[in-house]
Amino acid sequence: MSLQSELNDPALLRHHGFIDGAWQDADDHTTLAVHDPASGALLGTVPRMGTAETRRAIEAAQRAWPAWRAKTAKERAALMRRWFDLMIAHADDLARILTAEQGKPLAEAKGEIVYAASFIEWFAEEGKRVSGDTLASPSADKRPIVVKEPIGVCAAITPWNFPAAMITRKVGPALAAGCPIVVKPAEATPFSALAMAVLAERAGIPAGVLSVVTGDPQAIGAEMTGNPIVRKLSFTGSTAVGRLLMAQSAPTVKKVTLELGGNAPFIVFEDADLDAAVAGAIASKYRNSGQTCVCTNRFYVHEAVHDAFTRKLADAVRELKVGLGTAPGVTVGPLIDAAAVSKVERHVDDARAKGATILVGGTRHALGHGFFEPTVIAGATHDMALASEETFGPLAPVFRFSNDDEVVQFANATEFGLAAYFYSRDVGRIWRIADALEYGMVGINTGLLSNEVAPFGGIKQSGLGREGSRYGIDDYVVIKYLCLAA
Ligand SMILES: NC(=O)c1ccc[n+]([C@@H]2O[C@H](COP(=O)([O-])OP(=O)(O)OC[C@H]3O[C@@H](n4cnc5c(N)ncnc54)[C@H](O)[C@@H]3O)[C@@H](O)[C@H]2O)c1
Ligand SMILES: O=C[C@H](O)CS(=O)(=O)O
Repeated sequence: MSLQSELNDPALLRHHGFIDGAWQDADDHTTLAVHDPASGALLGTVPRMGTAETRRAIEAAQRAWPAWRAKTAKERAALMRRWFDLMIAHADDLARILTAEQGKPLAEAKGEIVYAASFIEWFAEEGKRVSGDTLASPSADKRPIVVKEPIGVCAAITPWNFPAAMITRKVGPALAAGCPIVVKPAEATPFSALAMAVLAERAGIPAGVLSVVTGDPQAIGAEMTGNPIVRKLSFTGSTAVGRLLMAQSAPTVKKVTLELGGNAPFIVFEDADLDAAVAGAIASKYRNSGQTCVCTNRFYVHEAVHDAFTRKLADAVRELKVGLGTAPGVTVGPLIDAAAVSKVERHVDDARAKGATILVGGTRHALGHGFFEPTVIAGATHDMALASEETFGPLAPVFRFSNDDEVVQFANATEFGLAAYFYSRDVGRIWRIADALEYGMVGINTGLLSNEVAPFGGIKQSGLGREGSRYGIDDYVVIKYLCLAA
């Protein structure tokens, strides 16, 4: 059965790019193949677009900008609300498309669609709250006034692990602030972006305000970062690519938001509720098969509770159900591609060679292709690759620690600073550790911290700026100071 035949609304599955309100092939009619990560089966193709198509999308955005910014925030919000309503109404189809191209279990995919839609709903309202100031003048003949204006044409480059939410977390604030935006989704997962564009078009978002360009990342990225019309670039992906895009944006002095890699510690103190900590560990480690930027990468467990926690964690991991994202009850789907599987395997083999003990899993799953067994290892040490590299897979390494100062030093010993987690029921310790951890986001007695109202982002080499929350629109406006002579 084809993917399109499974949809209630088959028109949501598009095999064309969306530029200036028109569904288009690449100029040279070349295409990129999109595969199901669970089986490797061909799902379909999208245009392999490049420089010329991207330039047309940017120029269309420039043409659409005056009318879009001239709408009131309330008028823009009404259109965004219609888009939100359509996303919710079509959530089952959007989730089915997302699972097909990304692999995550349908329940997680549906959750992502609702999460993605929440950014459209949230920023539709936040756009109405963009306001300036009138300042107390230092002189009687001057009246200082501050206004905020849309920054201009924006561009977004997004990853495959959240093919819907990482797009709306950028498109939402851009549109609400009065900015048009050109989006390049990941090659592996373009269909979710295109399906959302179908619904944006139906909602009445004007031509040129939102375009989706699929294809050659380097060519598209070079045009997005090099074209002076683009005033802001928002990127979510690896730190290596983020550095590159930041450098490419420098000659035209673009504002950049970078949501990059992570290396999250998860600390279990001796006073933790161990059952709660295990539940949080499962949520923060095995969501999306470990392929989220805020997934725990290192578990630090106090020596006094190490054996009890590790035993409980191993038991819980054995209960995880690996399989096709469309199969009932599946909680762990495939990794995105063969390279992802090989990286997890390399981390496990390296750890084993350096003395780790495999408690659960440790090998490719019998289902083959993109599947890897949910894995727990004990005896992790800091010379192992998994300690300094983001595994981005279903591998939970457990390290021991003996005191608070030691574990804070361990946790902070990374160039990344995105998310951290810890479990403790001592209120003094909670504040001391929360203050000491060098991360943009800290989960305290929880393994899940992402939502539309909270500022999502990291410090150090995990990125710049924040997405979501009332802070997330700041990077899409610029401040203008008016000095009015009285
Ligand atoms: N901080 C966050 O919010 C967040 C969210 C999701 C993923 N990530 C990070 O992303 C990484 C995994 O995602 P990924 O493999 O898609 O990352 P990636 O950096 O390989 O790709 C991300 C996007 O960048 C594009 N890209 C790659 N090279 C490019 C180039 N030279 N020019 C222009 N575009 C280019 C890709 O096509 C894709 O659309 C992990 O490190 C993860 O931590 C971070
Ligand atoms: O992988 C990155 C996403 O931001 C994950 S989350 O769903 O926002 O936590």
